[in-house]
Amino acid sequence: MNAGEVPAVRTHQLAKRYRRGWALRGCSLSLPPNRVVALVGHNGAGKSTLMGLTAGLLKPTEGDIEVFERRPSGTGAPEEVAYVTQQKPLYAGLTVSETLRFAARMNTRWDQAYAEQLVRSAEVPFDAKVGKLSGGQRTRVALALALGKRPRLLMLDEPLAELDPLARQATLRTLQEESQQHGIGILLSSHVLEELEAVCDHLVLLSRGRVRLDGPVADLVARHRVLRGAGQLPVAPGDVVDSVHSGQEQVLITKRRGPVTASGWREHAPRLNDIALAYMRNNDDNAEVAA
Ligand SMILES: Nc1ncnc2c1ncn2[C@@H]1O[C@H](COP(=O)(O)OP(=O)(O)OP(=O)(O)O)[C@@H](O)[C@H]1O
Repeated sequence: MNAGEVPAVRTHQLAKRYRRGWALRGCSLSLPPNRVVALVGHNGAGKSTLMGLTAGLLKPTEGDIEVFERRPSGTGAPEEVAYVTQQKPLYAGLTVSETLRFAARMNTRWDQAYAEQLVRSAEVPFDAKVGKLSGGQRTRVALALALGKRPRLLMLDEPLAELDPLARQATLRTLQEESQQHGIGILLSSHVLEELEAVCDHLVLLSRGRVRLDGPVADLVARHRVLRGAGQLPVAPGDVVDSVHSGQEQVLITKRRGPVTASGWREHAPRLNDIALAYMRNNDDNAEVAA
C-alpha cells in the first residue's frame, strides 16, 4: 500500500465466534484501496464471515475492524460498500428493469446508465423476471446492482461459481477496469485460483479462521520459489512450505532465502496458484508469512 493511503479495510485481532465455535480468530490485516484483493481458503475457512464483518452485517466477538477508517455499524452495509453474497438475494417477482429502478430509489450514488450497460453487455433481457433467470444471469444482474451503487469497496463472495468461462473472463475484466479506472477496492473470494491470478494485486489466504498469507501478489511471488529435482533437500526443512511427488521428481514450494547450491534441482518462479495451494495443503502455522 502506498504511503498516506487510507486502507479500504483494517482489522486488528478481529474474531468472530458462532454457537459452534470460532469462525475467525486473531485476524489482523490491512487491505489496500484501489486494488483487486483475492480472498482464498478452504471451505469453512472464514471468508464469508470476514466479508460479513466488513459489510457491517455481523458484529465482531473480539477485536476491531475499520472500513475507510470507520467502524461498520453491525446492522447493515454503508452506502460506500457493495456486497454480493453467495446467495445473491434478489426479488424473484420483479423484472430486471424493475430491479434496477428499485435500486435507483434505494441508493443516492446510483448510476443507472452504468448498471444498464452491464446488464446489456451480459445479454440479460430487461423484461425477464429475476426468478426465471439462470444462475449465471442472476450473478450478472447482482454485479450490475453492486457496481451501479458506485461503491468505494466492492465485495464479491464467489462471483465466478455459476458463470461460464466467457462470462468469467468478462466479469474479471470488468472488475479489473473498475479498480483501475474508478479506483475502487475489490475483495473477491473464489476457489478458482488460476483465473484470479490475471486480475489480483493482493492475496489474503485464510486457513481455519486465521490469516496465513497477506500481501501484494508480486511480493509473495518474489519471496517463494518452486524447486524440482531429486535427492537430498536443497534447502532447510523449515523453508519448505509444501512438497509433492511428480513422477521421479519432488516438487517443492519453498521460501526464497539465498541461492540453491545442491545439484540436481531446478528452480523457477511460482504462480499465485502454486503458493496458495501450498499454504492450503500445509496447515503448519509456522509456515505463516507476514505481510
Ligand atoms: N451463521 C452461522 N452460524 C453458525 N456458524 C456459522 C455461520 N456462518 C458460518 N458459520 C461457520 O463458520 C465457519 C466459517 O464459515 P464461512 O462461511 O465464513 O467460511 P467460508 O470460508 O466462506 O467457506 P466457503 O468457502 O465454504 O464458502 C464454518 O465452520 C461455518 O460452519
